[in-house]
Amino acid sequence: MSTLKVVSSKLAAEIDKELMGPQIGFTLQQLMELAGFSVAQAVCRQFPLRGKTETEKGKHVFVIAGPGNNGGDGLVCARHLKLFGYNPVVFYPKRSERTEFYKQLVHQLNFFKVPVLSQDEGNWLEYLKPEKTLCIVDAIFGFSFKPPMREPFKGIVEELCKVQNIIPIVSVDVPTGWDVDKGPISQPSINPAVLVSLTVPKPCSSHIRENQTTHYVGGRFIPRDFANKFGFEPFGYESTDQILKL
Ligand SMILES: NC(=O)C1=CN([C@@H]2O[C@H](COP(=O)(O)OP(=O)(O)OC[C@H]3O[C@@H](n4cnc5c(N)ncnc54)[C@H](OP(=O)(O)O)[C@@H]3O)[C@@H](O)[C@H]2O)[C@H](O)CC1
Ligand SMILES: [K+]
Repeated sequence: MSTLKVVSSKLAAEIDKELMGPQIGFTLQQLMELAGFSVAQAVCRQFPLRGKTETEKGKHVFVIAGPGNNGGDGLVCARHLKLFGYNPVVFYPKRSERTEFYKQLVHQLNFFKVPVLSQDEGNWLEYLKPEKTLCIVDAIFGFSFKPPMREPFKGIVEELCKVQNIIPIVSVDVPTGWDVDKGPISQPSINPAVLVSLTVPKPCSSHIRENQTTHYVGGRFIPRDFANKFGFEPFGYESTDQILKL
């Protein structure tokens, strides 16, 4: 068990800015690849396929991707899950128009034969059935969510809230509907079974349910001296792990 470290949203934004600034020069795509990879590892750690029946192995990991970078993490996660032997299905109701890169992520999912559903494909609710779904990956909104939640996401999150006690939800970085600093301030908002904080947990993570939500940190891309410069010790990841259970 390690000591929980949390940084404010302001500091998290400064860390990102510097990582992607001219001195260090990471691209968003690189960080997103590592972020999505770590979320896929968390799914594997939490829901291992080893020893499971073929029926269990065939269940879907239902990844819901939002319109921003949190959604991008979800698209990357789905690709890695497919390689890890899972059966991901992506619901991508509002596709990012920010860059060509998002289209490429969808092309890659097509290449891996991962279904990507649109909002007009009314059958997405079919996937919210415990007998068909291993877990849901909530990659709708991350640290840039500002309430109130607009459609189509409000309706989607309301449906997720109906099933979250029977199908476990894995939230990426910030549970959808939560303010990055203040936590679950808006209705509807997700109550995850698993939270994967990226780089460093944000203040909202102190609102997760004790003994009910499993908390991982992922997005392993910070060397010690850089972490120290921002006032925290790096996390004690083991070996080649991309996640650490807190
Ligand atoms: N270093 C890292 O930790 C990395 C983290 N990454 C991930 O990126 C997200 C933050 O991504 P960002 O694109 O800044 O924001 P979000 O994905 O959280 O959300 C922005 C989109 O959401 C829309 N939005 C916001 N509020 C609402 C609302 N109330 N209703 C509907 N839609 C909303 C917003 O639309 P606007 O029209 O308002 O602009 C955006 O489309 C972080 O949490 C990590 O998951 C990266 O992968 C890099 C590494
Ligand atoms: K999320």
